[in-house]
Amino acid sequence: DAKQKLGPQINYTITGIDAGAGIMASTQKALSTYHLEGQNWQLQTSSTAAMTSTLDKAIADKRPIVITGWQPHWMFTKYPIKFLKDPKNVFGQAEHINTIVRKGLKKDMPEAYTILDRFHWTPAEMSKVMLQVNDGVDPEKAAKDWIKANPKQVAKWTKGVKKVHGTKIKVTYVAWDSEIASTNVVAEVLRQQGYEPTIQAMEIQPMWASVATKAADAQVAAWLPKTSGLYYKDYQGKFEDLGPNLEGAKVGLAVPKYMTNVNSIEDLKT
Ligand SMILES: C[SH](C)CC(=O)O
Repeated sequence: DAKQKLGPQINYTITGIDAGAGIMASTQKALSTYHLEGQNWQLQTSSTAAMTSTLDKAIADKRPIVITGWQPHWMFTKYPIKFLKDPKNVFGQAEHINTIVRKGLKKDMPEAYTILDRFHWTPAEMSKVMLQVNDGVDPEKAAKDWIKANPKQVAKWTKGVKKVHGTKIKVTYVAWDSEIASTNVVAEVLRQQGYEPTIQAMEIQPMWASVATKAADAQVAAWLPKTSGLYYKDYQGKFEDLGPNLEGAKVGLAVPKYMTNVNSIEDLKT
């Protein structure tokens, strides 16, 4: 037929990221909710870096590809891609990213607690740091540069907060580009307040466990309500949720804009 079926062109494969990411669970759910499993659609796990380089190659050759996508992320600035409509609302509308701290942090480190509680920025501000890192700038330097360029924003987080002298603090994260940006910015602000921050990247489940067991003090990577929902429930009661540090995020399936006849997850079934 005129438009060759999409499935066979891409081996019925959706190019995903690290297995534990919430977006991967949501995509698995989408495969069954949209009855795509019947057509042996499958979700490939890899990593954010592998996914974006596979996307880069497909776009260079103007080949079809379906990826797990999310905003804020530089992929939407760098590549002409679009989210697929999700009429059955598997991925949810918008996501917010919350700051999660260990129980007792307020008592042990009131200054850090205040800064973490106030930490809040926009997708545009996060994307500035993400793009610098994507252009090869060291994440710590990209964070320093952003802080230097945004003193008013940072003052909102630190106003009236006493400096400390070398208190150690540990922030864990998953090496998604968004969290590399936010974790380095938070760590740098804490450093400028006199803390000695350690940041440690790991998979999503160990990150949630690290705060719940008090091995770490905080994480600013809780994509909610959907993508981290399962971990939030698993560790309920073993952390303190300080609310969103970013709003207006979004997760879903995305394709290059040149795939003009693929605009909804329903269209994958053609
Ligand atoms: C890949 S998104 C940054 C977060 C998530 O899917 O858990």
